[in-house]
Amino acid sequence: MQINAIQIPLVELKDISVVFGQKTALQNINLAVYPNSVVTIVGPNGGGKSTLLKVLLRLQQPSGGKVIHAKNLRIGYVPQKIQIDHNFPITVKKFLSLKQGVGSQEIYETARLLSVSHLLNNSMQKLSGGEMQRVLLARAILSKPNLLVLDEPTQGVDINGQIELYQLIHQTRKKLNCSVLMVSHDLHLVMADTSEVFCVNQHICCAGSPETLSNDPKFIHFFGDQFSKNIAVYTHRHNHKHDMHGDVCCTANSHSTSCLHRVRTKEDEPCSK
Ligand SMILES: Nc1ncnc2c1ncn2[C@@H]1O[C@H](COP(=O)(O)OP(=O)(O)OP(=O)(O)O)[C@@H](O)[C@H]1O
Repeated sequence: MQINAIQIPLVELKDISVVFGQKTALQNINLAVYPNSVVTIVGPNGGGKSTLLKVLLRLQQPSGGKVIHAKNLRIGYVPQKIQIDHNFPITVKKFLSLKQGVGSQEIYETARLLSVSHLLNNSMQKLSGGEMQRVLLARAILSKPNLLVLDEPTQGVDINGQIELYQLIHQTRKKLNCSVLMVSHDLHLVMADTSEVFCVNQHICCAGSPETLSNDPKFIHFFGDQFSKNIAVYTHRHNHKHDMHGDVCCTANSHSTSCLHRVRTKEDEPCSK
């Protein structure tokens, strides 16, 4: 934490808000990603995680606030999903070569790093979920990024594939010496390698470093010994609740009329969980 005080962030969001018509997707978002860090965004569906990434990538104009990119910032982005046109078959190698300024040698080396060499002549349309994610990761690192942005990188991948993919992300990060900003629901798998977690539900509900490794024997039994040291459980306490629209409806000291959990009598517990 002390180091962050003298480091320049690769990217910084300052007081960001995003409004779509009547819908507030994000408000008062302040977040910075520093060199050599792993930042994980968690939060409920529709909480604004993808919107936050798009603002950070300058793919979405915020309604308010500032996005600051460091001069040397090079981003590699793996989106939540990509649309592949089934009428135009394209091989993995061709797909990777679409990245500007990339030669065959780089493609082969990156494919080896991401264990997709054997897929280079396969059709993109026929890849499994896990293979597709590895190919997208390979494409993202072809630009030698110093920030890798991943939006739910294990979507559509089974549990073993998820573990492999996170290991691959971990190795890739070490190899490239880059930072990672990712949206993930797989907290139990990513926590040990995460520097900071942001829980986003329109605003930042809570943020902090993950707690130390969980020694839950069930986890160790399920994932095996080698993963037990990579697993930690992030626990956090909210000091407020959200209503069905995602708006803050009550805190320990105040409760809106729409709040289902509001204190009815003096003896009721305030909804501060
Ligand atoms: N282009 C858009 N126009 C209108 N509303 C949008 C747009 N993009 C997102 N939204 C709305 O903004 C809110 C946040 O969406 P976002 O996709 O960022 O959430 P998320 O946390 O990534 O969700 P999920 O976990 O389901 O992927 C949602 O209510 C969504 O419907």
